[in-house]
Amino acid sequence: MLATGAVGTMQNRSERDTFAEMYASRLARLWAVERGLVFGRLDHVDEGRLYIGKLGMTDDEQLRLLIDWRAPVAQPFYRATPAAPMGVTRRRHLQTKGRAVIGVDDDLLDLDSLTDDDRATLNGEAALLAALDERRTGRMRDIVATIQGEQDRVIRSDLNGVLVVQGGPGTGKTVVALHRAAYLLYTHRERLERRGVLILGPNLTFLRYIEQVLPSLGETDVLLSTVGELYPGVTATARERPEVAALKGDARMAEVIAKAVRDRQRVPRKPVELTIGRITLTIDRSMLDAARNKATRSRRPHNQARAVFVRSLLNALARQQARKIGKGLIDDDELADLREELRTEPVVKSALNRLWPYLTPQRLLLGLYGSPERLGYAASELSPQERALLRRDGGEWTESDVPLLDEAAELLGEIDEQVLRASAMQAEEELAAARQAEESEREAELAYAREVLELTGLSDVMEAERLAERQRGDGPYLTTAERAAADRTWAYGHVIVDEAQELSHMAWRAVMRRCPTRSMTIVGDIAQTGSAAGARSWEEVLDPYVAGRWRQERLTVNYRTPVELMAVAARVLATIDPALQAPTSVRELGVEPWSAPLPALAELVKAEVGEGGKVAVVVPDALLESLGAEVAATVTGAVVVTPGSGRAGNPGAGSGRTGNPGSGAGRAGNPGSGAGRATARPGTDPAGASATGVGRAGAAAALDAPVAVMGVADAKGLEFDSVIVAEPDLIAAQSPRGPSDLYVALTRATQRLGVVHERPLSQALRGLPSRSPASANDL
Ligand SMILES: Nc1ncnc2c1ncn2[C@@H]1O[C@H](COP(=O)(O)OP(=O)(O)OP(=O)(O)O)[C@@H](O)[C@H]1O
Repeated sequence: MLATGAVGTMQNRSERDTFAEMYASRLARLWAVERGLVFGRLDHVDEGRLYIGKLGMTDDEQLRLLIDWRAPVAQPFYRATPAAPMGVTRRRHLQTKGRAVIGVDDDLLDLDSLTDDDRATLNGEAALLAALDERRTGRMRDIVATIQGEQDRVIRSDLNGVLVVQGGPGTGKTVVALHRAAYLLYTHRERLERRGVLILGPNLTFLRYIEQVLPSLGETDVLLSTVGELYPGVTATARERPEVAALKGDARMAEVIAKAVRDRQRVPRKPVELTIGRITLTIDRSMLDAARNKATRSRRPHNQARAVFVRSLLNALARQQARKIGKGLIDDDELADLREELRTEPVVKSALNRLWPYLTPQRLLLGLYGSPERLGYAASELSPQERALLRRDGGEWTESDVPLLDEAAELLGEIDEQVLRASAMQAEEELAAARQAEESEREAELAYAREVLELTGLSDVMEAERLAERQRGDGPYLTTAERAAADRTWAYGHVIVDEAQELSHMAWRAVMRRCPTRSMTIVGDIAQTGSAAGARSWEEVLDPYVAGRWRQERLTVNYRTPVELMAVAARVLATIDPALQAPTSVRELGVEPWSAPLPALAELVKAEVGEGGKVAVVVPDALLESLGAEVAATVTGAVVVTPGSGRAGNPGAGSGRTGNPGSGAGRAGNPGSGAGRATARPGTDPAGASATGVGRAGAAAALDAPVAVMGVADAKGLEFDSVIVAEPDLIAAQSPRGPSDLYVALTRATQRLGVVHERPLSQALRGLPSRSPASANDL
């Protein structure tokens, strides 16, 4: 199709594009499910055999070969138990490598037909345990073959309403949330394909870690983002102190922003005099009050209400002018003429701009941070110390600025570029005319596209709107996710928030705005809250929006951390709150966590790399640079993750750029096919990344490296074969939620855990067997 090139009539070309798009996305789906395509078999009492796989497939005669794991008939594969066999006699797990079956593992569910021999050899968990023991690759994998009953309930839970999934570390919250996205897209394709699904994660490294799960499930139209990327056109790159971030996330900031907008609509104390030619007009308080009240009563956002304000004020000025030139009463036409003349007068224009300026969210916020007077008015409810925390002159945006920009954008409304550019007199008219022209052009294109689709018989595989959009030729073909990413006001069909405990009040407001239907999955663990602005309970988070109308599921089994490691983490959890329950680990490996002196760190890391698998060194923020440099200088390939942005650099090699900027271009998926489409924000494209390596390419370096050194915030949600935690007590002391941070750090390993320290260890960690680099290989 592509080799044909852009030849022929418009119709030929659009047919070619449509077919090419259809084949490319089919091919991408097939590539993505190649690994582990078939993984299960169900033997039914009366329906015979069904094979379960990542996709549904039929042969040329339309005979069913493979059932999609999300189809209702596949449900017994995850839910059937000997007590409730759901008509199934046997469930078989198939393990494959490439296209060869390398293992078979049976559950016999019809207990009555079991012989004693069968009972002795029954091992239904073998497939799960084999999956859990696999070495980590630095990327999350799908778990369709081994989804457990409690997880299946979450995955298939109803689309509507807010579902909270609370579970300890390693209980599969993230992986389950991603499978839920795939399930929902499969089951409610119509609704979700149009509106899209948004998945929010805690940082770019995490997004990079999970982005392959959905394409490997055959789903390609989901937007992955962090809160810091939610506002199109703004990249949050700067860091700020935790107390500043906490304040910016505080619910009181909503009123601060609202007052900051009102501040820009304030009536000056003294009348404003305007000299035009030989006459002087006066804008007095009553005229201003009347114009402002009219604008406020219009209930439009600031930038749109400006038109009401301006018109009212110009009318009053026109009447005053008529009086001054001795015209007395004037009719409507004369009034309109005078008004439009006044509108173009430079003194009038500049007065209007001072009295009710057009404002962008960026200008409003920087104006607020930059002026003690403005802060004094807008943040009068905050203490002087708090106001001082907000003071700043210019500078880069931080992650906690993003929800504030979003809040401001909501109150200000959009300013059309054209309005700003066009002359004040013609702006509105020009805009209206342009809109009309655009609309009729669009309609013509749409009609043409419908015709083409009908002629080619493709109307069921491609929407006319999409085709019309492509034909307009004003940019590349955009998927739902890509269009949503560029549009701040996009309303998603479903929103999934992972590590949701970290979101501030203001971030929740921005998220809720993007999901007016409140069809959401909120995934997290209150015990892991690290951010000072984060959640203390799900009630506190959700009651302002959906009081009494949200449901909760709990995940209780830890599939990541072995029993021996979890015992240590559980002691730390008890220091946070003795009432909190650690999840139960399913694996026991017989490898005890160890402790060692801090100066041995680099040698121990080397020893761990020798053991194989991915190694992470989790360090207190204050020691990131020094310990990172130390490890990078000793261990080849070690990468240090710079907080906040998912940036990764290699100080040892003197280069900040370690990713592969050419890969993926913001689209995740099978690199072989190049057509996967779990979309990343345009701003974070590796291709668009700056020379410092910001973005997912940088984040990828941390995941692909044999060793990554990072703070807790960047380790959130990730896992590694081996983890070394440096100065655990400093991590616990680094913020008010420090003990939760330590709990997170201790629960990242799937196999081995060690702590290195110079400071004395707290009670919870005391007594770990000590290890020296020399004895590394003996352990
Ligand atoms: N049913 C399953 N089959 C195979 N692997 C599973 C299953 N459930 C979870 N896992 C694995 O357990 C690990 C932990 O899962 P995940 O990261 O989703 O946990 P989490 O609850 O989000 O953890 P945290 O809160 O610590 O971020 C992952 O490697 C995941 O693939």
